[in-house]
Formats: sequence, structure tokens, C-alpha cells
Amino acid sequence: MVETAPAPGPLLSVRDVGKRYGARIGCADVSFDLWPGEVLGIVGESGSGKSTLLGCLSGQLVPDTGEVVFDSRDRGPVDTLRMSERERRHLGRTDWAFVHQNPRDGLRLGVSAGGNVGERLMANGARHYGNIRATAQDWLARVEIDPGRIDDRPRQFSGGMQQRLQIARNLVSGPRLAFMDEPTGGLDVSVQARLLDLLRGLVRDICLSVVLVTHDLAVVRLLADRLMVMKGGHVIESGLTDQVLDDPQHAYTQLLVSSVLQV
Ligand SMILES: Nc1ncnc2c1ncn2[C@@H]1O[C@H](COP(=O)(O)OP(=O)(O)OP(=O)(O)O)[C@@H](O)[C@H]1O
Repeated sequence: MVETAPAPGPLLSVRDVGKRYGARIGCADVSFDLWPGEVLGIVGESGSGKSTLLGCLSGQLVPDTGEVVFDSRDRGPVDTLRMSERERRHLGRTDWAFVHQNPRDGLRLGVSAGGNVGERLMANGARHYGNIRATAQDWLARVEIDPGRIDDRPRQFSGGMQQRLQIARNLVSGPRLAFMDEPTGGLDVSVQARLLDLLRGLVRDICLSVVLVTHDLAVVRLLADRLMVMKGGHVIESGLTDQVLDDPQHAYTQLLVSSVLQV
């Protein structure tokens, strides 16, 4: 008899996640599976619950209800809401990455570019200075920063360069899942386009899964395989990105799409 390997399960499995702020709904009844290498976009107007959901998924907020199971490299599926702070920190520097909208929230401003990238390698046990520096240089080049600027501080970089440095710092250790909160927000349009192209290439190269929050439909069109549309804390429509954007079913999604087309 030929033995076949078990089919891989979802990387992230989210069931009935909900969070309230007093009487106000942050997000409610959110369920989805995220598969290895898949990019899931979460869109919706301001206050629709995107950041609350991202916080609940990434361990920055504690949801009131639900379950978030992540298929970790070390231990297989783990319930991330019930793990210890220490275990969550370990995930945060190995399997997970978080790209903030403002690169200053995700970088150490007092440390050189090379230090910012190398730090995550050292947190994972790398000790050989020459190797760490060579890997940092390689990653600076991958995010289109001149490796000759390895000793510059983030403050000496432009906003777009800082964002690319934050991406290098996050991806250097080969995470499997990245949470991204408006990664191109706050940048001007031509810088955004280049960053999106770069991100798309990197995500494919390292088979990264991404949960991407944005209010920008052009960003999800380019990056996301699948889309969830949120309103009032609830997911009101989901599906393949092109399907949802080209043939929106919910009146709110239709409005969202048509308001962009009119711009
Ligand atoms: N710390 C908080 N305390 C009280 N209410 C909050 C808090 N954070 C969010 N909310 C409320 O929860 C709801 C969802 O907010 P959330 O920030 O998740 O939306 P969002 O879609 O990320 O918005 P934006 O695009 O403006 O960041 C809103 O009604 C908001 O007022």
C-alpha cells in the first residue's frame, strides 16, 4: 500500500472571534481559514473593526470570544489565545511578523539599519558577527536599500526606505505569517507602487502568508488572493479578490467599489 502524506491544514484557523469595548462592538463572529502562502486582505471603512480584528489575531488584543489556532513550525497547531506570554513572544520572533503602518513603530531608531535587521537573527540564536552582517546586507539589497548604508540609522532614511527596512527586519528570520496594518499608508503614490511591487515579489519568494488590513482597494487588488469586507465589526462579504471587486454582492461593497471607481 502506498502511504500518502497527510494533506496540510490551514496555517491559521479563526473561529467566532469577537471583541467589545463596553457596549460597542469592535468585531464580532469572525471566522476564516488562511492557507500557506495565501494573502488575505481585510477592507472596510474607518471604524469597521479591521484593527481590532488584526489585534485579536496577532495577540495584541484579547478577544472576548473565539479561537485562533496557528500551525507552528515547532509544535504544530497551537491555540494562540491560550498560550503563555513567553510562547507568544517566541512566535513573534520566529513564525510571525508584524509590519506597522508607521515604520517608526516597528524599527529601533537608535540602532543602525544592519542592527535592526540583525537583531531578529540574534534573537533566534545567530552569533557569528560576519554571517549576521552578510545576511543583513543581503536583505537590505533585497528590499532595494544600498547595502553600503548598513551603518546608517533609520532616521537618515526616507519614509519609503524606512518602511522597506521594517519589512527586511521582519522577514529576515523567515516567518510564515505576517500581519500588516496599512503597510503602504502614509507614503506618496509612486513610492507606494514600488513598495507594493516589492512586497508582492517577497511574499511569493518566501511563500509568506499575510493578513493585510487596508482601506485601499488598489492595495488589495495587487496583493490579496482573498478579501473580507467588514462593516460595523462584522464580515459582510468575502471571496476571491477579483470576484469580490468585480462583482460585489453586498450593497455596502458595491458602494465601496463604486466610490473608488469615481475617484
Ligand atoms: N480602545 C478602544 N476603546 C473603545 N472603542 C474602541 C477602541 N478601539 C476601537 N474602538 C471601537 O471599535 C470599533 C472598531 O474600531 P477599529 O479601530 O477596529 O476600526 P478600523 O476599521 O481599524 O478603523 P480605522 O480604519 O479608522 O483604523 C469602532 O467603533 C471604534 O470606535
